[in-house]
Amino acid sequence: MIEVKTTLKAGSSEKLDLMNMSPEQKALEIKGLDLFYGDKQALHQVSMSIPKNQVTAFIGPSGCGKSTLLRCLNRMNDLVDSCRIEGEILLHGHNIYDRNVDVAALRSNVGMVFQRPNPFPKSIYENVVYGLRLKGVNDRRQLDEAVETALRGAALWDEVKDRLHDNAFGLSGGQQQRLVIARAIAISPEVLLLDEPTSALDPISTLTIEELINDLKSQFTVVIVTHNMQQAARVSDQTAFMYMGELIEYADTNTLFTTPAKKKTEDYITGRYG
Ligand SMILES: Nc1ncnc2c1ncn2[C@@H]1O[C@H](COP(=O)(O)OP(=O)(O)OP(=O)(O)O)[C@@H](O)[C@H]1O
Repeated sequence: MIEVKTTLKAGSSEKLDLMNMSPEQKALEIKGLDLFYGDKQALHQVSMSIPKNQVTAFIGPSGCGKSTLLRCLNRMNDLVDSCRIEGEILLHGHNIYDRNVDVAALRSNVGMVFQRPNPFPKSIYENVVYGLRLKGVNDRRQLDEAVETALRGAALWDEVKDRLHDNAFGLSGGQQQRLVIARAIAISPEVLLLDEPTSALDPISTLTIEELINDLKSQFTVVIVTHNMQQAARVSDQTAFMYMGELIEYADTNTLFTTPAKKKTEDYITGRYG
């Protein structure tokens, strides 16, 4: 078993009964999700609820479907021609795959941060206000306030407040990733999806982002895909272990890493495969 002392946070929230959450406790509910890339089925009957204002991690060996499942949560897989989805994902009780859903609005409410930092070739300031400008916000004072709030929220303000109009490419990789998080939170999403957000970063930047993730959950629901079990143990409240497109086990993180219910989970966390 891996060392999970770091997850036993002082004052951590009470254990949720993940199978019996009230509608108010759920940020998203995945029901009977099957996903196919062409003829190949990549997700099999995945059902789980993602609690609000908590950090949920998806772990599992390469190719098990973690990123695919994450991308379903804001319909990123719509961009893959061969992709077909059956089942439902409910947000506020409505299926995000319904035909009348405004996908752009969904993606601003369920924001996403990728593995490699992807700031736009613009100033730090313009990166943060990008989504607000798209929504038609142009009032200077409102934008200035949003920039400060988002950069503070992403633990970047102190490092960049004197160079807001410099190009974002002048920031380090770790700073760029926090800038991308600031860009995502500037438009006040409910959910933040993080797809291996630290895999391109050095250990110090990784630690900064992990601390940030812990802070973000007071305002946002966070779902993170990570290859790194220690990271899942450090940052998440609950963990979903996936294997070959199936959700094998979903439990609070301490339980999953210390007393897993399934043999496959135990084999994975003890390093027998993956
Ligand atoms: N765009 C795509 N077209 C076809 N098949 C895909 C596509 N994206 C993923 N797959 C396949 O779906 C399965 C799940 O991939 P996915 O990237 O979700 O796994 P993962 O667990 O996130 O893996 P990794 O940890 O290596 O990123 C794999 O077999 C993969 O080859």
